Amino acid sequence: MSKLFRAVIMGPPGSGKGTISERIAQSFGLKHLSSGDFVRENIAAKTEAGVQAKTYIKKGLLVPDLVMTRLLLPRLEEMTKYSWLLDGFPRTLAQAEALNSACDLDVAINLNIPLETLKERLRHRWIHPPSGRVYNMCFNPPRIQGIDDITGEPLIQQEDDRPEALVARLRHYKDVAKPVIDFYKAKGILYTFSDTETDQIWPNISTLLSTKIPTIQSDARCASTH
Ligand SMILES: Nc1ncnc2c1ncn2[C@@H]1O[C@H](COP(=O)(O)OP(=O)(O)OP(=O)(O)O)[C@@H](O)[C@H]1O
Ligand SMILES: Nc1nc2c(ncn2[C@H]2C[C@H](O)[C@@H](COP(=O)(O)OP(=O)(O)O)O2)c(=O)[nH]1
Repeated sequence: MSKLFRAVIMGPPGSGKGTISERIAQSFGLKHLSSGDFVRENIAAKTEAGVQAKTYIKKGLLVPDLVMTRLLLPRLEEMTKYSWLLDGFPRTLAQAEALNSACDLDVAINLNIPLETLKERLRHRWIHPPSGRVYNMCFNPPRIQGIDDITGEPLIQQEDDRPEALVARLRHYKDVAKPVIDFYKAKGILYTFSDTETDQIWPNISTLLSTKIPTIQSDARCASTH
């Protein structure tokens, strides 16, 4: 019997979590679970957790741990039959501990990207808020500038992707993520990838996962949710 595979991907804003998660999902047939997508779905469905989350997001804050775990852990319970990769969670040690109580992880991928690279990327990042689709005007531009490929709706640039807000955001990320990184290091499942380009990092991640996911059976595989 093959075992299901469970991984998380961590990294500062703009480090390529979403981009790399999509590649992993496509190449290895895992479900790509994005905490940001879960939050947006809950907001759209006006669930209790969604209504609470919205008040924080409107202020540009992280959603509190308790609200976040209440929103996310039931979704993971629906995934017991699948291998998955979780993107955007955990962001804090409390979240990592809650996740640890719910399931055993095989791998924690940590993206370590220089600050200047992050600033440059996020300066060019445009998003389609209703879907969470992300574009970069240089790396993966939309077909028509400023317009979402799928819906034809306008793209926006997030306030907190602007260079002035970014430095504070990255400092905050480092403070909060450090204990999470140490937590996974102590468990022996942390794999850190450092480079300025996703295309350089990707072959190394792919090689790692090829050794870790050799026996996933076809019934445990599934397409990405995106
Ligand atoms: N694990 C989490 N803990 C707390 N808040 C979260 C978490 N995941 C998502 N959120 C909330 O949902 C919002 C959207 O999340 P999402 O990951 O899509 O975007 P983001 O914060 O712009 O991340 P990044 O810039 O790293 O891509 C976040 O800004 C945050 O308020
Ligand atoms: N120039 C350049 N841009 C990249 C690279 N990898 C990802 N990007 C772009 C896509 C996005 O616009 C932005 C951030 O990527 P993302 O996948 O949304 O990151 P994350 O915030 O989910 O961690 O950077 C890359 O390797 N080079």
